[in-house]
Amino acid sequence: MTPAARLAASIELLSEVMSFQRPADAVANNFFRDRRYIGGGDRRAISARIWDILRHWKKLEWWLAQMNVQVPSSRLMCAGWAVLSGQPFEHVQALFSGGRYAPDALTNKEKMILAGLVGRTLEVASMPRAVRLEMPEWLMPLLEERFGKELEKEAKALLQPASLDIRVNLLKTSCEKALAALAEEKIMAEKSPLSPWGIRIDGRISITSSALFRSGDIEIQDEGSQLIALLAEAQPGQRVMDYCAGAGGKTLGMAMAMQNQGHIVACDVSSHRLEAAVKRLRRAGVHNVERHLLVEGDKWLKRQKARFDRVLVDAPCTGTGTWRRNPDGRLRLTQTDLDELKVKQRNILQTASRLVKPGGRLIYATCSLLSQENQAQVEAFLQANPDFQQLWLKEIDSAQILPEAMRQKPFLELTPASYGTDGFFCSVLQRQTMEQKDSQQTE
Ligand SMILES: C[S@@+](CC[C@H](N)C(=O)[O-])C[C@H]1O[C@@H](n2cnc3c(N)ncnc32)[C@H](O)[C@@H]1O
Repeated sequence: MTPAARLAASIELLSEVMSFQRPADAVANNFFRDRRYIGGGDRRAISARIWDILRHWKKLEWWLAQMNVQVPSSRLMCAGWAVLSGQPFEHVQALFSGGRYAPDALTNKEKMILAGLVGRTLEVASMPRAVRLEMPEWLMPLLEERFGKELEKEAKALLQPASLDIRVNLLKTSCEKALAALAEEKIMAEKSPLSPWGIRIDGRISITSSALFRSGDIEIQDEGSQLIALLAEAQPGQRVMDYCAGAGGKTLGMAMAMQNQGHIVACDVSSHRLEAAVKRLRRAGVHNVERHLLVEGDKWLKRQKARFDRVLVDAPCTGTGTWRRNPDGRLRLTQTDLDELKVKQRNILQTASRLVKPGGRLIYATCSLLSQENQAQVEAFLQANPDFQQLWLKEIDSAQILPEAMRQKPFLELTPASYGTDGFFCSVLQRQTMEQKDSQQTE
């Protein structure tokens, strides 16, 4: 594609994304599926542009509002981003040539607006803090409470593109062999800093077309997500429930830790997500997983009381920790969403806790940065359920490979600024054994 054709496609894609009804990655997947003629390189370039615009959305809107544009078009967002990123105005104007496959020529009004942006930078000190940090205004007090003086650093880290992390499938290979195989495919990679199963890849490449991915030797998974599967400490022969399994990211990690021995039930309320797990499980050579679609008043679930050694609740959440990958998440999230999610998380945690055997563990995880979805949920749960207690990371064998500072905490808390991962929270809660319960009752 010519640069002008890429720009035209970007404008078209952005106009679909900016209704913010659906996640941008889902919109982009559909867009490219309907336009198979757009090749891999063009697709990556168009997506990179759109993601960068989404990362700077509030600042762009702010600048256009200074030019009296209250409802910017996707054309102005794309062109404004280019000018504010330092591309020469004449160059941008030339791309709007009106030629075949190119965007229509800029109108006089558009030219005037864009000329007003020449020589400006995307960020200026006079912008409101929420705009500068690209955060929803209503979320600022919660983030200030959570991060205090670290907020600027955290917010900036959340604006950087995420690394490409993969988990090596130890059912099929080892990290050393996977690194060597990637090198043979001319893919630069290194062991990831925290996860014993992780590899971090240099640059943006399409790893899904590599031989190693297709053979199931590796799986795409953020390092933080790998650590949650690690902390679940699922062991060979155990009965494990992945209560919010989705497309099976953490199920796969736990199946590997269990060496394919024992039994995992992967549950979810979404049939299409559970369905998406099938291909991944098969590719990974995992065969100890049963899938179960949860339904209203689920009778099967009622029969599973106290039957599991491990119950992982990877709860639906605001996803604030993944905004490096999903920058549009910040533009779609509302206070009502957060309020509804908190209720949902509380209910899921309570229901899932009934499945844990005495002496078994309930693992609560989110990819949220907000205390309201994390510690606060755990604290409320522990208050209402005194037969569970929180294990500190230093009490969990699998956590002993983590840095000392991390292990001295009652839970795992990862942020992009602190560890270069997505934002994650994980707390491990152990249910009393029968003996502990009896001795407590006789005291
Ligand atoms: C954070 S995602 C899970 C991601 C998945 N564990 C992984 O590692 O790929 C949360 C999941 O919770 C599911 N969910 C939402 N409400 C639920 C409920 N009431 N019970 C069980 N799962 C639910 C969603 O469909 C979604 O797949």
